Amino acid sequence: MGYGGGQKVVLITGCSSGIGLRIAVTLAKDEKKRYHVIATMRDLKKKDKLVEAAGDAYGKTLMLLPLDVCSDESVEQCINSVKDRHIDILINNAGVGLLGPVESISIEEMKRVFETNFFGVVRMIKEVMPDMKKRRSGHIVVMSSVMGLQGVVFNDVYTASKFAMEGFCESMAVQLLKFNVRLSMIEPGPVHTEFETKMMEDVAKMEYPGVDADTVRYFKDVYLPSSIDIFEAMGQTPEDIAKCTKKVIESNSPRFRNLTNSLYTPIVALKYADETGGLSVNTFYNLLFNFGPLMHITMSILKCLTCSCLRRRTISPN
Ligand SMILES: NC(=O)C1=CN([C@@H]2O[C@H](COP(=O)(O)OP(=O)(O)OC[C@H]3O[C@@H](n4cnc5c(N)ncnc54)[C@H](OP(=O)(O)O)[C@@H]3O)[C@@H](O)[C@H]2O)C=CC1
Ligand SMILES: CC1=C(/C=C/C(C)=C/C=C/C(C)=C/C=O)C(C)(C)CCC1
Repeated sequence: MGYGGGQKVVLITGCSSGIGLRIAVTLAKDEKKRYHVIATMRDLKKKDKLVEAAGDAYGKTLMLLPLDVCSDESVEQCINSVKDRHIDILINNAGVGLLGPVESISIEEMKRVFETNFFGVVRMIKEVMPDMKKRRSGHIVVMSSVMGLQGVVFNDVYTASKFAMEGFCESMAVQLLKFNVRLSMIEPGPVHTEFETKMMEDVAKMEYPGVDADTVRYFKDVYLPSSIDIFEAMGQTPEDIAKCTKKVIESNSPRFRNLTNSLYTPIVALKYADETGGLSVNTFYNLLFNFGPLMHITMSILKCLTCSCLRRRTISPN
């Protein structure tokens, strides 16, 4: 372990807001002071919210470093400035969303999402993993999403970036286990953070060049209201996700996959219930286009479907 008092060194990406901020604060305020948290963000001018939330822990169990996961140089500099480059737990949280009809999204915008959500994680793991392998110890945690497991209409590119990351991690986990390095993915459903706000702001500015009128209508009048309903009915808080993440890193045998929201379990289960994929495609089609206006009721049915057996398969915050 890298710091005094047997503390574990935890480095977290994307701590200026949302889930990253809350994980940093939760770990820094651990009652037993088991963690030395290195909270990173690409622009330290955004540190105030984190510093305020950390309170007394700031400067004691929590310190700040600049880190842009899209820059090789920034990642290398950041890790080099950690004492002995020693990181026990790496939490890859930084990520960006992208919503809307594919026709209106440029390839450049799509690459930006992959650069952050996929290559950002790969860049971090490449920098930190060799030391963990040498030490035969370490835990890499990745903030994936339910959209890393199941595609969602009009989230095509974001979903693809999380699928890419899941594929990468699923492959890496096997090799890492041989070196006693653990890898875990956290797979939240909707969470109330700036992620949601930023996406809604982007949507408000959207002009839909090259998109036909029907698609624009399905996106604006069918998908968006349903998505807002789903955020309302299923949305978790960043605190929920931070508690789940703490449980995962404190487990003696940390799980590889960690869905955080039991309400989402039946949605993911559809995929495995029918290998042809027809069940999930048709169910999502019906949910959106036939029952969209009845989404409130649909959400209640989904709640009933989430039996206690399925609920046990998620990691609960409590
Ligand atoms: N909210 C949700 O519904 C869900 C979110 N997730 C995932 O959770 C993670 C955190 O998102 P959430 O807290 O909700 O959203 P926020 O938008 O609140 O936080 C995202 C964080 O990532 C940072 N970030 C973005 N690009 C970079 C970069 N290049 N380098 C370093 N940091 C960067 C942002 O920093 P800055 O302020 O500088 O932009 C911000 O701190 C993401 O990976 C997201 O995909 C998963 C499931 C659901
Ligand atoms: C509209 C719609 C859906 C939307 C799901 C949403 C909006 C999920 C959001 C998840 C997020 C924000 C993850 C971030 O990583 C379902 C449930 C698939 C059912 C079919 C109709």
